[in-house]
Amino acid sequence: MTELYDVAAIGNAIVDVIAPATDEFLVQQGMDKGAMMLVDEVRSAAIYKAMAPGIEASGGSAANTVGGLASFGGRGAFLGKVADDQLGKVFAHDMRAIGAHFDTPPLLNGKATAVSMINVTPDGERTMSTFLGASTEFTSDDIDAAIIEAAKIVYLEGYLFDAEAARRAFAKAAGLAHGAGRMIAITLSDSFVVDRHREALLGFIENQVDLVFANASEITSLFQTDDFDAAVDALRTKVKIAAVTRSEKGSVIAAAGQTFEVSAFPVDKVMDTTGAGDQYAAGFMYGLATGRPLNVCGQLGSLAAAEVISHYGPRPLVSLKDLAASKGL
Ligand SMILES: OC[C@H]1O[C@H](O)[C@H](O)[C@@H]1O
Repeated sequence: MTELYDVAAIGNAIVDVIAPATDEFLVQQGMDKGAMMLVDEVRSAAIYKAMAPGIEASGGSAANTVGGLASFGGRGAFLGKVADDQLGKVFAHDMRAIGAHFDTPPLLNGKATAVSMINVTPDGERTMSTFLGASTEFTSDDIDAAIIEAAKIVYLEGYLFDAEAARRAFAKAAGLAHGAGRMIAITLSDSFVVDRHREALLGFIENQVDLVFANASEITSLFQTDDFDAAVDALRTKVKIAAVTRSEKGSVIAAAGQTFEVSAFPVDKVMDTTGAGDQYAAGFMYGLATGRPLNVCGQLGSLAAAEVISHYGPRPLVSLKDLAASKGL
């Protein structure tokens, strides 16, 4: 089948509310700094009421990655569930406006579109309180085989492991992708997600996944060790490529007996780390889809991550294609 997309991504379709907050605010609200906590609609509204003025922007981890990919000039598709409400329309508009394919039918007469209340402390760290709403109604029926089979890379968001129906959808997508000879990638998303679903994630990775994205806390949680290098070595035995980010220390890419250490791009001031891992994955997969060597894939990832953390919001504000060209990438 013709490859119509570089990446087809499956994830939670979320709109973000992002505002500055103090560390004291996080303590008062009982939030785990740097984590993603699931909240119900009532709690979400209460957090919103307590937050400082901020911005609203389409988010969702895998959707942000498709946004970054499109900014590099890549061809992306996104599969995820919004409701038939105003935020759902905003999310769908933003996805299509960047040139990505998005046609998962919205949820009718059900829960509202997912929102994530994101509090950003002065050090740039983001703490997310997410009401999943309609996004948990994504099921196997929403897997469009024609899209999955036409993508070079099928990219799955680990956050979806919290929803049983979405996990079955993953399995269906993985079967279709492998049947069509496509690559399967997953992001581990959050160390608490890894903690909740360690065995299921490990099984899925071993049996289905070619490329894993993770950060240091996620990978050490996956293998229940404090030793970063040991965790990378454990992961490399299970997949073709492991791309592990380490904030300002850059990233480590492990593949077939080779290891590349890639530096982070310098940033004057870290404003908001929301979407850093998502944009790293965007750059990395854009590089992979366009045939770049693994270390260059890592550099493209680092560049996109540096851009997104230098401003509020989870998606790039400049053309990543132009930015990469200006750096000779
Ligand atoms: O990775 C950041 C994203 O995770 C959450 O899903 C938020 O929507 C945010 O945009």
